[in-house]
This record gives sequence, C-alpha cells and structure tokens, in this order.
Amino acid sequence: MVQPVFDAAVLSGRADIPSQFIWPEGESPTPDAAEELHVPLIDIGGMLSGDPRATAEVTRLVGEACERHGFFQVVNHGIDAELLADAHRCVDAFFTMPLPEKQRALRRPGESCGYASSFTGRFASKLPWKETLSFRSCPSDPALVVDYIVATLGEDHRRLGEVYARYCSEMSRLSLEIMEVLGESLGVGRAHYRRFFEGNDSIMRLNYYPPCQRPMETLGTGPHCDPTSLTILHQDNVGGLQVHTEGRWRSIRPRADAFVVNIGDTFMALSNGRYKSCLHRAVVNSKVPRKSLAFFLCPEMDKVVAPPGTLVDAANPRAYPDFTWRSLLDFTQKHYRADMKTLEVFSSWIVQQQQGQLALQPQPART
Ligand SMILES: C=C1C[C@]23C[C@@]1(O)CC[C@H]2[C@@]12CC[C@H](O)[C@@](C)(C(=O)O1)[C@H]2[C@@H]3C(=O)O
Ligand SMILES: O=C(O)CCC(=O)C(=O)O
Ligand SMILES: [Fe+2]
Repeated sequence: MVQPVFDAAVLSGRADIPSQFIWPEGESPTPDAAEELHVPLIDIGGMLSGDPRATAEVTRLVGEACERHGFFQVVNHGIDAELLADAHRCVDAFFTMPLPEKQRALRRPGESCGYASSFTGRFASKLPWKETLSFRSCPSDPALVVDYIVATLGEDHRRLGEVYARYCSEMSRLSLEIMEVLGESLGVGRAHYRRFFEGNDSIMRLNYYPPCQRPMETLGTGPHCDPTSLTILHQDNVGGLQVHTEGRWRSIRPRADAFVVNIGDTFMALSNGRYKSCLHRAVVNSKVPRKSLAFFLCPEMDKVVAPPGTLVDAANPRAYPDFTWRSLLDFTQKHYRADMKTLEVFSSWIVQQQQGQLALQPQPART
C-alpha cells in the first residue's frame, strides 16, 4: 500500500480520509466521551508562596488523584500568561508553514525529536491525525532548545527557539515543585524525587491537530499511557483530551488558566506502582485546528529507575525491574508502539534481556 502524505492542505480537499487513518470500530472515538471527567483543580498558589496549610492540602489532593487515576489540574501555578500565549502563537506560526519548511526539522526513524507529520513513515495503520514537533530540554544545557531550533529551521526561527527555551525552563521548575509534593504524599520526603529529577533530560512536544472531515473515524493521538515520568499539558480552548477510567472515556474540558498534569509509566515505576499512569487519547473535530503543548519530564538517560526502599516491603514487593529511561525510550521508539501496556511489556522484555545476558556470562568453575 502507498504511504500517505499527511499534509493538511492536501487532505482537506478530499471527502474521505486515507484508510491508514481509519481506526477500527472498537478503538475509534465514542459518544460517551461527551461526558466530562472532573479531575481535581488544585490551587498551588499558597504552596508556592510557602504556606504550610496550603501545602498540606495540595499534598492530600495530589496524593488522592494519583492513587486513583494519576490526572489532576493546577491553577495559580505562576507561569506567565504572556509566555503561555506566546508559546501557543509559536505553535500556529510553525505548523501553518508549508510542509517542506517544517520538514527541515524532520524526525528520523528511531529518533524521538524533530517534526513528524502523522507517523506515516513509522506506522502503517491506525495513524494519528496530527503533526508534532518535539525537542529535548535539559536544565544542565540552557542553550539546547535554541541551538536545536536554529540548527534545524534556521536563524529566522531563533525567537521561536527562545520562547520554548523559556517555556521549558519554567516547566522544569514547575515539575520539580510537583515532585516535592509527590515525594511528600508518598511519605518519602520532599527532597527525594526533586533530587532525582534535578538534572532531567526532558522532551517538549508541540501537538497540532488539523481539522478532519471524518472525526468519528480517526484519532488525533491514539490511546496510550505516557512512557515518560510526569506530563504537564496545556490545551488550547478547542478540547479533545480524553481519559479512560472506570471503564469509559471522558473528556477533560480545557481551562486557559490550568495545566493538566499526569503521572507517566516511569513515575509509576518510581512509586512502585502506587501512583497510576492512566490511559488517555486525543480526538479531532471537523471545524478548527487544535493545539496542545506537552512537557514530558524524564530522568537523565542512564539514571537507574527504582523506587525508594520505604515503598517496598513484603506486602508491596517490587512491581517493576530496575531500568534506565534510555532503555524505555529506545523500546518505545524502536520496538513497541506506546499503548496502555507499555510498562508491562517493557518489564518482561527487560527481565528477558537480563536473563539472556546472565546466560552469556562465564559461570564460575565448580570445585
Ligand atoms: C516517549 C514518548 C513516546 C511518545 C512521545 C513520548 O515522548 C511521550 C508520548 C508517546 C506517544 C504516545 C502515543 C503515540 O503512540 C505516540 C506516537 C505519541 O504521539 O505520543 C507516542 C510517542 C512516540 O512514540 O513517539
Ligand atoms: O493533545 C492532547 O491533549 C494529548 C496529547 C498526549 O497525550 C501526548 O502528546 O502524549
Ligand atoms: Fe499522552
């Protein structure tokens, strides 16, 4: 079958959509998702200004949400509204460029960064109706974002790079605040996860979902759990994010003043399975494009992902083996398409690999 080209300007002129974008009936958008999922809206303003009572309340609400489904929203987060507006404007500026311009940052097979128009080169079916631009952001290398944007898109796009460099540095700061709350709520202390993530190697992803003439037959982002540690998402006012809990899909209504935060598979492992990484997806519509900004907090590549000892005991044995983010990222880019079972399948794969390596090691001679 011919590989389709995902160019919204071309596709919007057709009455139907190429078959590779059509999702099977059991996986396509469902009417139940018109229902809203009320995830807690947590005011973190008091906590950020050091109020101990406000901090205790935030800790309780975050802990409760993470044990249930791993999704919550934060308001009074201290992120400058003008920066957020700029970040959304830059999404429009980038994705409305002609395809060949965007392809200057083309994401190559096996890589997690760059521009992807759908995933036409990577998957043959159940293609997502979206374009993305992803890039790395590390607090230890403040020039990384601007250098990447200028190196791929050219000097003319330096300002876009500067906007996202600022945005990512703010997201990293906010995610470390949330890590303190997660540590406190799990009883391991505020410093534990903050220290673990201080030198993070995170991924920023701009999602752009063009309008689709057949929105009930396709998906913008298929059902998946984020393999990463913590996601901080800002959706524009269009709406499309849906979460699967209690056996049904429900929508998280966009709020301009809120970030949607969710636990990813890597944090689920770091909490020994206590905090949930939950299945979610994004739907599209036939009228207007939709944008979302996703910051995925990730550990440094070779740091060992293991829960603190206090979360492991006879009643709560290790839920997942030790691994590195490098190996999980590689797994999702080269061997497995992220879905609701990523961590489970990856865990079995890593145990098999370790056993294989053990078998290859010379055994000590028996005396
Ligand atoms: C590690 C990652 C794989 C992923 C991008 C990400 O940084 C976090 C989300 C992942 C996901 C899940 C749904 C889809 O399968 C996917 C293609 C997507 O759009 O977001 C994958 C990403 C990917 O494999 O590139
Ligand atoms: O666009 C959205 O609302 C969700 C995107 C998402 O889940 C992702 O990029 O991992
Ligand atoms: Fe996601």
